[in-house]
Order: sequence, then C-alpha cells, then structure tokens
Amino acid sequence: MATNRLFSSAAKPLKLYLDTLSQPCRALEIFMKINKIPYEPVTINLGKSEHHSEEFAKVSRFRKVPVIDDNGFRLTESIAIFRYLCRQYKVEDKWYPKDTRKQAAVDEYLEWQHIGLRLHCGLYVWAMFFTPNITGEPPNPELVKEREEKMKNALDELNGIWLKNKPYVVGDEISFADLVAATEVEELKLAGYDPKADRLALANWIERVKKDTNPFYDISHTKINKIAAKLATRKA
Ligand SMILES: N[C@@H](CCC(=O)N[C@@H](CS)C(=O)NCC(=O)O)C(=O)O
Repeated sequence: MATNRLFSSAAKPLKLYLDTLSQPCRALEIFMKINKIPYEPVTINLGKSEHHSEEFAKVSRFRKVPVIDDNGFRLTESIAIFRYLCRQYKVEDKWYPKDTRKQAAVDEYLEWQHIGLRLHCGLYVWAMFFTPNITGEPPNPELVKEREEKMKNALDELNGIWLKNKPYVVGDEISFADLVAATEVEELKLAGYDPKADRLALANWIERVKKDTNPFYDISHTKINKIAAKLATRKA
C-alpha cells in the first residue's frame, strides 16, 4: 500500500485512539480516511469507562479522546492533531488551504466553534442524554430549558452567520471546519433534537458535507445513528 507520508517512509502507521461517540474523533476519522492517512484505530470505549484505565492514562494525561501516537509522539486536542497531520502528510489543499487568508478563515471557525457551538450542543446533550443515562434520573427540566436556549442560539448562528449565502462554513469549498461543525450538530441526535427543522441553510449544508465525504461520514456515524434509532423506537 502506498504510504501517504511526507517524510519517513519506514515509520509505522500512527495510532488513533478514539470512540466514534465523540464528535472530534469522528471529524478526525473522516478527515484521515478521505486523505488516505494510514492509521491504526484503537477504540477506547467511553461508555465502558476505558478512558479511566491506568493504561490509557499513560497515553493521554487528560484521559480524553481523540489522541494520536505517531511513533512515540503523542498528541491530544483534535485541532492540534489536525494541524499536525496537515504538516506531516499529503492533504488535499481545500481541507486547510496554504493560502494565508483562506487558512485564517478556517482557523477563525476552529477558534469560534469551541465556545460558539461545541459547548452549547455538548451541554444540552449531557442534560438530555448522558446525565440521565448515568444517574437513571429523568432530565432536569430547568437545566434543559436553559441549555436548550443556548444550543438553539448557537445553531442559529451557524445557520444564519457562518452558512449565510455560502455552501460551506468557510466559503465555496469544504474544509476541516465543516467536519468539526457537522459532527457537533450530529451529536444532537442523542438528545432527540432535530437541528435541521427551520434552518434551511444548515439542512442543505449537512447533506452537502455528507455527500462529499461518504461513505466515510456514514461509517463514522454508525454508532451514534444506532443509539439514536433505539431512542426513537423507545419514544414511539
Ligand atoms: N478539546 C478536545 C476535547 C476532547 C474531549 O472532550 N473528548 C471527550 C469526548 S468528545 C472525552 O474524551 N471525554 C471523556 C471525559 O471527559 O471523561 C478535543 O478537541 O480533542
């Protein structure tokens, strides 16, 4: 198999520690598959608390996924990992353009999304899905209300500002910003919330991202889609 690596050809494929229940793990997995970056997946099942094992603590100081181990070089934080991969491997320019201004535009979204989108979607999903699953208690209605408002506002900004009059988050071409955004939006399935209703730009964009990145997009979303389907039948 031809190795996609700019430098050493003798290096072993890097290890990607992941759980596809995690948004940043899915974004990286799709990106790596599309760009034919060879890797060995190592599943860390968050649901089984595998990230709390002593063995995994040696891999990640923070006990979070994703993490990569590239021949002894360990790196956490999906955005840092993404930028490292762009420097180490051949990646199609559109994902992180070399042009200074185009790259800065991708960076602008990557900086915004932590608190602009991820925080609010994540907290809502915790209130609706993860916490009730862990405690066995129903979602706290006050907390849900407070978090729902912020989550909706974040989605409205994605729909009405980032996606205003353009097909992708940063312009006319897909970039890593779209994968980071789409995987966050998909996580809302766990909370039974449909982000596409009343958000036409977002609805069209997510279909576009899927089409551009399939079959990898759907493969990475298999686990979350299965859980969402189970939750929907339980509700019906
Ligand atoms: N900012 C980090 C976020 C990493 C993160 O929060 N990972 C979550 C899954 S999405 C995790 O491993 N959580 C386990 C825990 O917090 O116990 C990144 O982008 O890589």
